[in-house]
Amino acid sequence: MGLLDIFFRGGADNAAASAPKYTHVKIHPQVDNGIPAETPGFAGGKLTCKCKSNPVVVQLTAQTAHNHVCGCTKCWKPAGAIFSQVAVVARDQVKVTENGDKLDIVDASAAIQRHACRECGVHMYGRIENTEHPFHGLDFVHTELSDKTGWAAPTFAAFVSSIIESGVRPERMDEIRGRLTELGLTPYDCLSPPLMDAIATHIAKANGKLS
Ligand SMILES: N[C@@H](CCC(=O)N[C@@H](CSCO)C(=O)NCC(=O)O)C(=O)O
Ligand SMILES: [Zn+2]
Ligand SMILES: [Zn+2]
Repeated sequence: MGLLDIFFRGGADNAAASAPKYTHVKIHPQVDNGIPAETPGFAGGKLTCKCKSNPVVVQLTAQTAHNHVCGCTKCWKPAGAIFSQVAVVARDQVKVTENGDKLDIVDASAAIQRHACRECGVHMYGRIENTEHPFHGLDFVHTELSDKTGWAAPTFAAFVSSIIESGVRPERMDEIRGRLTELGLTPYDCLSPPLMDAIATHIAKANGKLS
């Protein structure tokens, strides 16, 4: 075997090693066929619920941040998806502009009060009213409810083990974490390290351990 053969064999092996292995595993419609790129300077848009008539409309006047797929049982997921996709935006950039009378709070005792359309069930925004909460001031939103592209792309997967609480079989977790990793959505069983650090810093400042 000549040097060229070894070179080309190596190339083939490398290609095989990087070929996606878990494309049959579905995570969420916004990521399953490739993650749409975000647009620099993107400044928001309208989120619309799924009602055919009189939909609830929420206007966001800023780009979102910390977009992620979330496996928790509380975040709204489109039919058939095992993860939600959820991001944050400053609460003063969120305005209900149409049919807000159709919104109900899903669970008033939760830290994130999710305002959902009572007809179609879609969560239009999740708000934290507790001023002591580390994420007070941020609303949780699902930008897939917009017909625009350019929103912040998801960058990690949160609360992955929690999908089991919704009935996903534990034996599937390796392939699901494999697919998330392939998509560049590093799987965590809580939030991402920067968000967990932000929570811990907030707590340490509140209890006087950090200034
Ligand atoms: N195992 C639980 C986890 C629920 C949970 O703690 N969810 C997180 C993330 S939601 C967006 O990323 C959270 O902060 N929840 C606060 C709240 O929902 O009020 C489960 O799956 O239910
Ligand atoms: Zn609706
Ligand atoms: Zn969640």
